[in-house]
Amino acid sequence: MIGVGSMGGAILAGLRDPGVAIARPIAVTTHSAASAAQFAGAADVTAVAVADDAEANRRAVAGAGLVILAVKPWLVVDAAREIAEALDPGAVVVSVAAGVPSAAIEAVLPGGIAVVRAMPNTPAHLGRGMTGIAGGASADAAALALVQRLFETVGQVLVVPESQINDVAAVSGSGPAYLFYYVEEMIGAAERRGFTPEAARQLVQQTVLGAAELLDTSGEDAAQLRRNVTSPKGTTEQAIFVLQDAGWGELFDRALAANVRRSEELEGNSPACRPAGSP
Ligand SMILES: NC(=O)C1=CN([C@@H]2O[C@H](COP(=O)(O)OP(=O)(O)OC[C@H]3O[C@@H](n4cnc5c(N)ncnc54)[C@H](O)[C@@H]3O)[C@@H](O)[C@H]2O)C=CC1
Ligand SMILES: O=C(O)[C@@H]1CCC=N1
Repeated sequence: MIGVGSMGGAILAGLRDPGVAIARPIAVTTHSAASAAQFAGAADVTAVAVADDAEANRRAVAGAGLVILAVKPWLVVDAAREIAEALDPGAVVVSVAAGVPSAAIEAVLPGGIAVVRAMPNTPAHLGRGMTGIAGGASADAAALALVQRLFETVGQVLVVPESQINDVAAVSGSGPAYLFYYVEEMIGAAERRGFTPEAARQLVQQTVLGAAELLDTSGEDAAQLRRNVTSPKGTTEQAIFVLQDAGWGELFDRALAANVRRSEELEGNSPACRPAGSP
């Protein structure tokens, strides 16, 4: 795994579960020595920082059947170019980057290397991830199946055409952030109704966790579970009316469209997409 930040770290945490049947140790690389140091002494992971060893990425992929590129989108093609000659001839390369087409990665790799795009999310950390995967032109069914098996070890997988991967990013890749934002805003609203921050947090978090568990285990869909809470002429109904009047459906359409637009901007690999100060 090249790059172990927020997303790579979540996938790695899921893969490190002893119940996951993969070859170990897992070779990972990081940018800084401090990031690599967190794995010092681990038996199941070998971590080397490119800051310490300029050859770290090339060394890490040598002999690997499966390589995950988990660096920022504007670094992915350079990372692929860097490891190109060190890859095993039959290697499968997975990119989790938003907005980087498989063709851009294939263009810098030797022929015969299969490229698969994956759009996971951070609950992979707990084995509860949702990942969309799409094979590039270079990926045959076996390569796609291998990547599917990989991400199934950290959650569920949906195979989509590459034309839909930006939409997967907008829905489930970024989705945890929308839910966390909802929690933040609900806590703020609860505080403004007079609860202490601690009480507001308890009320909101336990509600979200309990509701998610119901969604997972009750066998009922979200609309029915909502109806179960919403007594006709009761109190919930009044709040739902306010949310409907505010146009939640249309708001989500706009939010997802903005997310996809950003993926499309990243597809241009424009230097303008690189935040100031980032490598
Ligand atoms: N964070 C998320 O929820 C999701 C992120 N992604 C994708 O995952 C990728 C990584 O995103 P994050 O984990 O959020 O970013 P991040 O910045 O947390 O992690 C990237 C890591 O790559 C390391 N790195 C940078 N250059 C490197 C190099 N040359 N060699 C080895 N390691 C290097 C950095 O030190 C950093 O730890 C992005 O392409 C993003 O589009 C996809 C789905 C969800
Ligand atoms: O915000 C991002 O660019 C990444 C892609 C999907 C989730 N996080």
